Amino acid sequence: MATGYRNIPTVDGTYDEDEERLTALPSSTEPLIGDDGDNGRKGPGDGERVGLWIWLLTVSAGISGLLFGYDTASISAALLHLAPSLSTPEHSVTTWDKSLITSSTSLGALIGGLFAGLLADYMGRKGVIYVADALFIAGAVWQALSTSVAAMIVARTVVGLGVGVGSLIVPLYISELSPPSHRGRLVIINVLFITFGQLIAYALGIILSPPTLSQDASWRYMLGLGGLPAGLQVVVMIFMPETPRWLLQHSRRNEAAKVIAKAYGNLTAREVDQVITGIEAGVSADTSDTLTEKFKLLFSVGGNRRALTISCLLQGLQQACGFNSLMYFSATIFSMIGFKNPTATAMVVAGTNMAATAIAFNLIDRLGRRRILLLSIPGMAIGLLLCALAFSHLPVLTPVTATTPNTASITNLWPPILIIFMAFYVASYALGIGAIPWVVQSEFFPMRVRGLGTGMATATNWILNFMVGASFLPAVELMYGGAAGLFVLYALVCVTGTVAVWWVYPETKGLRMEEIEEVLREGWGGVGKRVD
Ligand SMILES: O[C@H]1[C@H](O)[C@@H](O)[C@H](O)[C@@H](O)[C@H]1O
Repeated sequence: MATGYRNIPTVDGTYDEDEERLTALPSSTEPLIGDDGDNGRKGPGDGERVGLWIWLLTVSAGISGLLFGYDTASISAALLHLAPSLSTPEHSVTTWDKSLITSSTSLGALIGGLFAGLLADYMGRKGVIYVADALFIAGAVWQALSTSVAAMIVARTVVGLGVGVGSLIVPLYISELSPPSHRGRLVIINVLFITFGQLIAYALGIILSPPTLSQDASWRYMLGLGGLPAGLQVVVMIFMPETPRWLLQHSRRNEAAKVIAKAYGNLTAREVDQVITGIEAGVSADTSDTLTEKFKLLFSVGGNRRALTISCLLQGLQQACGFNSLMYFSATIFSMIGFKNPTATAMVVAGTNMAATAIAFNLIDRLGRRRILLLSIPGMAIGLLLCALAFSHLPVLTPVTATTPNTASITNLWPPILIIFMAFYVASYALGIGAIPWVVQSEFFPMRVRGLGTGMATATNWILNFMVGASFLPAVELMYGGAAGLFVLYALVCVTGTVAVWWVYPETKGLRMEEIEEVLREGWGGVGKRVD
């Protein structure tokens, strides 16, 4: 079947020779889903300009991203101060307690991410954003008032549920409302908010530390403050709409038309109708699929299976490359190698992450996801190997906590060199794999399996996030070569990831979500052979 796009694998599994893959230039005489059939012409909403309203909407939804970033990063500074408050005469807080307090958030996020997808299909995207906010607020208050390790673990799990729900629903919400030409950039705004939240968490970790506040007040404020943006989001979201795709799935065509007219800027009634027809082709009006039927659809239909494989691959790679070991432990690492102010030094990681995500925001819809990924992941491998080299010239790291910093002074050039190499690694990460998996998972799945598929991809992210977070300190201690050995292992993950992405990943720049389904129905869109 003709796909209407250059370089899409044909039925016999061959590809066009052209270097530029899936450039989104219609070339066949067969109209595409959602296209107006006028070949070579852009469809409605594909133009350069989108309404101001869509930016407002993205920023409103992005508050969840801010909370995701804040809540995952604020714990690293809070951990330095909470032990006296949570210890009792019978039980002093141990390193194991601290690990549990940290990783319970990732576990909560795993569960939240899994269920959010299903919930989003039943109660709508907007409703699920409120659920995330309720969890963020409850978790923040609970953390701030906790007086025992057990209470803290439960509170962190509640926050984690919010993080997981928010991490799935916001990219989905934004991508379902965005015109194709801006979808990548708008979803990246949410990632930009995540990295901004992480930067704020690091900064507040420094500002709210003693002597500014007592040790007890310090961590309670750091963690409790997470509730405020969630409250703000509840108010702002009242004025935001449900997504057209969900409205159409629930036979609410008029409302969907109004939302599209607003989100896409100046469209004529005919153009709105064209967009709606395109979306409807991908939306099953049948909302009666049971969970078992959804699972069956997800795994038995080739296109769905490919969407799931690629989304999980990218989400898994985003975490297995070890980035969050830096996000959660860079202060600890810098303290181990003798930096006087490890938390401030660690801001290099959070700052570079945010700055490079801003560059990704500018590049994604211009360069395309595939090309950026194939620059980002090999760049990370190089950065990790350079870091490993630097680690091998530093004293063997012993997992000390940031409360007991290494007092040895820096005697050679390797520590600052390490920071430069780390910044290179972090920039390569944030340019591509740090943001793109969130874009991909929210645009690859057909409507009927979108909730379940994005849920599984999000869960893959959080499982690996948990594994990396939980294994970092023991791995540094036990592995051959310590931190250097571990970074070589992360580099190997990146090399494997580069090959996998090159093999299976199609470019989807500028395609409508329904057109992406079309691409995946035909086969893998990378250079790999067609698989069924
Ligand atoms: O996209 C985000 C972002 O890259 C964050 O900096 C990182 O901590 C998260 O794990 C990731 O999902």
